[in-house]
Amino acid sequence: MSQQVVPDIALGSALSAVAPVSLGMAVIGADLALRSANQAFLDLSEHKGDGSGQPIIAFLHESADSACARSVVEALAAHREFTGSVRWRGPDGAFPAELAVVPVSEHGVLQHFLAVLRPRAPGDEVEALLDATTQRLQRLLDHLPAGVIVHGRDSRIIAVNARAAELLGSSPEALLGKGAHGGWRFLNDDGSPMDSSGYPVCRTLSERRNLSNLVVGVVGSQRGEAAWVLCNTYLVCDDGGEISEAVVCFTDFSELKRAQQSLQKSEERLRLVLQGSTDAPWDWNLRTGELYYSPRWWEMVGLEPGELPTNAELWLRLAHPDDAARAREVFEQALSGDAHSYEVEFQLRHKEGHWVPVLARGLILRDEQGRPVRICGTNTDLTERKRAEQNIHQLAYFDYLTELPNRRMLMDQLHRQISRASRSGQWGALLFIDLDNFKLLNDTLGHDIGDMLLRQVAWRLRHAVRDTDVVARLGGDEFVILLDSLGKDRNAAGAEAGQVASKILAVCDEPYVLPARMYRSTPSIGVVMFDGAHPADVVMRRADLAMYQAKAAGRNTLRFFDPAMQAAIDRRYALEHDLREGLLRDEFLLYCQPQFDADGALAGGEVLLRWRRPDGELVSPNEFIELAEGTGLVLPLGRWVLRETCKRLAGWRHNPRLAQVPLSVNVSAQQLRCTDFPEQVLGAVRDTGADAHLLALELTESVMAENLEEVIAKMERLRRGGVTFSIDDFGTGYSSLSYLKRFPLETLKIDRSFVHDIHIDPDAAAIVEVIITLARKLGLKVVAEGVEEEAQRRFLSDEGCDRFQGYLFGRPLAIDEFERQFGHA
Ligand SMILES: Nc1nc2c(ncn2[C@@H]2O[C@H](COP(=O)(O)OP(=O)(O)OP(=O)(O)O)[C@@H](O)[C@H]2O)c(=O)[nH]1
Repeated sequence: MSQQVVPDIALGSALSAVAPVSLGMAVIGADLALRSANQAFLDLSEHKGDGSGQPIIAFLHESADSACARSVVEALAAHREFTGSVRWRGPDGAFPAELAVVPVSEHGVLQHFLAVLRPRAPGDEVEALLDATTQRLQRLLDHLPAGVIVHGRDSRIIAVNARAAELLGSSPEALLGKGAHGGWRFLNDDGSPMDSSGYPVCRTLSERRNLSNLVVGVVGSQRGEAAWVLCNTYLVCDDGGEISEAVVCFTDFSELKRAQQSLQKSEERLRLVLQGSTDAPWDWNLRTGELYYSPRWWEMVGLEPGELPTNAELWLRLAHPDDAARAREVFEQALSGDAHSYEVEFQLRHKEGHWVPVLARGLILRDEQGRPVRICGTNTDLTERKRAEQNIHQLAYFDYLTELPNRRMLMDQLHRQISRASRSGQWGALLFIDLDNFKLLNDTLGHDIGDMLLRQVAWRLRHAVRDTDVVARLGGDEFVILLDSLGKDRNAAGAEAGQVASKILAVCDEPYVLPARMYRSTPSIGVVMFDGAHPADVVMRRADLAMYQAKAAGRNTLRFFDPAMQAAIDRRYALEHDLREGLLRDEFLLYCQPQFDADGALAGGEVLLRWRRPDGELVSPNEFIELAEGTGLVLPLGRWVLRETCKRLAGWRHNPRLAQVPLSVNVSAQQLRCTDFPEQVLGAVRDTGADAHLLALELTESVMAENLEEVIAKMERLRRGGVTFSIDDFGTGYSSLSYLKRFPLETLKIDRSFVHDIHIDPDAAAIVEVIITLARKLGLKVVAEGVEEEAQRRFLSDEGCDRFQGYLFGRPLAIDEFERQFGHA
């Protein structure tokens, strides 16, 4: 909008030029003080000088006509026009005069008043001068930046300035005499056509009041596009108080209107965009600390706007503990650097307790020094996107039927495990599992039933292995299990893989529940070991080959790709099979090695196990105990040994030579782990009628590494039942002296390795001395095993060892033989 305020000086000189000597003219400021005046105005006034700065009221004769002076001031204070008679303070005293004061506004803002003063002394000369003045005033009005139209009381135009005519698309001459609706149209502020009764002049006349600051669109007769004006009206009344004229003043408002319209449009657009988007805007003024979270922001976390204190800490308070520190760091780094934007993903806690993943994007506004002054941005709810990503991931990497990882995921994992194996030197194994005759099930009972079986197989496989092992479905009836980190020993790793494969064969062999029937299905399994030497596809091909060998071998079996490993596994299986059979067929025998005291009297015996195979070969436990432990066969074997020993003790009760000879039995950590172990032992004692005090259980130091409280509780229970304990192979394993004190022990057995060198190695001798001293201090007896030479016996005897066991005194004997040898006179 053009800024065309007429400067005071210009006005002053204009007034001097246009006014006759006898017609006073002046510009009155918005503060109602005189700003400039012509000579006539000054001459007519009692004030000397230029009178500038004097309030208008100072020129009026108040005492004589105070009401008149008040109404002038009131009208002007209300920015209204005043015309009427006043008493004027002249140099020679008060005189009657006509005063017209017209407000001049710009964009609705009062700039100043124009005042015309005429002494009431009618005469031709004055009238002529007045006409001239009127013309000059008209010219002045024409140059005003505002449009002015004076309507008669019938709304016809009686005066119009050039600017008004221009806005109405006509000429002043053409407009004179026209009515209020002279060929133009007006629009309301909102752009809708204005009803003629709403035209400013019509309204001011009908409502009989002045109107201020109406925004009106003018569509003139010659122009199509509306010009926008800010319109003020005022009414002029005659002496009788009747409306004589209505003056409409207007200034151009088009540019402001255009700016207003475009602002409205962009606000509307922004509002629609935000309404349509799922983003939640926020705005933070860093200078004032004012923070705005949009309603959508609150909605995203399930809260009502303002339900929690609206401060900068709020989002951090709601952020997931795993994300808060990182999100804050991103935010603070962006602020402290010179970034103009940032984005960070984190989760916000919803009122209902779940987490909402959001992407926060912020725009940083900075001042000239680069300091951040404001940040505004949006939070985008990523829930749907994350769900979609999850779905895509699920579809891409998991089997839809069993929800197991699919071939792609398996290959990823296999690549990873192979490279891990090559770094760590640990073996891994891949088990390739294919169901036997699955096609038959599909063909006879249909695909849906086939799917059911596949799901059940998947469940069994998943639960048969550790959580860290990978179980995948390749497709059809093919599954793969990946076993990781099986150790650096190839044979041990192979044995473990073979055990897992055997377990898979066993769990798959259980009947399946299918609609209206039980169903049996078996798999064939190919096993290949990997150590990083071969790529994934080679490993897969080899496992597949091995699986076909398992099929060829009659199905429901496993085959290793590596023939040597297969042979080892076969041997192992054969031994396991024989062991089981051996137990059933009573192929195990008790042997017993005697122990003597320092005087050479029989003091006890250690029960040992032997296995006489069907071919007559006598096998020592060294060859089968590890397998027995690995397969759990150690438990039935251990129970058998205990029971047989107790039987023997009971049988010796009436033999005067053997009745007080205690027997010690080796017990494995696995046996001790059984919750009912004390009951097993005490049950065997009770059932056979043996004297529990003659039964000694030999534990190795490894039991100290077990759940100590539980072990001690079981030992105490047995101790109360009369059973005694000794620690076997003392000094070779995990010895904690403080633990030793807590065990209810009777005897320490010095390991044969120390005894062996006792007479030649001072270190071994020192160890044995310490063990014996220790035992003494703890009130324990000491048994030395592996005593083979007299020098060893002497040393031990000198140190105070209680009992001796070894070839020097006697080899292990079949227990019947032992009985014969020591039970008879
Ligand atoms: N129900 C079901 N069957 C499938 C699916 N995908 C593949 N199959 C079928 O699974 C069967 C796989 O059979 P094979 O492994 O080739 O043959 P088999 O009868 O198991 O015989 P052997 O493996 O030699 O013991 C085929 O009949 C396929 O059509 C599936 O998603 N659902």
